[in-house]
Amino acid sequence: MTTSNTQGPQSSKTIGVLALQGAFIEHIQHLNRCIEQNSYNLKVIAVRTAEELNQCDALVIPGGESTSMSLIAQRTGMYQPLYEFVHNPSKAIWGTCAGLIYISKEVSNEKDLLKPLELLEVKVKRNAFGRQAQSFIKDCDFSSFAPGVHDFPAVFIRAPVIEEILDPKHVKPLYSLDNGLIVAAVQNENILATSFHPELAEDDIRFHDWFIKRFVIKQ
Ligand SMILES: NC(=O)CC[C@H](N)C(=O)O
Repeated sequence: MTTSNTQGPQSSKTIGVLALQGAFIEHIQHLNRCIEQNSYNLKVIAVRTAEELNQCDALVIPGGESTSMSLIAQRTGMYQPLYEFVHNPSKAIWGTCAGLIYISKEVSNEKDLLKPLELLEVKVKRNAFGRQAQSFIKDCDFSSFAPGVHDFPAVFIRAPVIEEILDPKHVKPLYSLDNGLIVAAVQNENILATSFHPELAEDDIRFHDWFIKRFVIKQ
């Protein structure tokens, strides 16, 4: 998998993208474009093993199918290394769609065979908008929390929503749709969760660049 490592002022950090299942390639491509365009001193690697995970300062868990992701993690012996990694407060964690489900504490439906990482103090509902045919793209203004990220094409594919915030002291909603459904949240200063797929926004890397600045290099 391609990686980038360009020189820059801050110490070199590594962003891992969990590559067990789902849209991990698109995340790697978006992150590498951010690095190249901004000369960040960062590297991006695909993560399939504990050794690769141990190289990372941050981990993006992509969209896909959370049950499949969970089963593959268990069958490859990655559940425990992932559990310990994401629960380390020095690491930056971002779960998108299935990744949001996978890091959540509670799942309210379709939870057979799913063993989440129990990090994000929320209850999520899977497939909250219905089936594939109900998937949609919505132009969203995220500039209230991500400076400059307005008119962003947010892609929702069989997306989950956050039904309940279990620990309001540490989990803050970042964005709700017009119907009040929470589709983005942050926990403490190091955990981001989005129901939508910024990695599928063609040619728009602003959300990934905000993730890098806010959670990885902490500019
Ligand atoms: N685009 C996605 O990641 C879909 C998530 C999937 N519906 C799940 O429940 O895991």
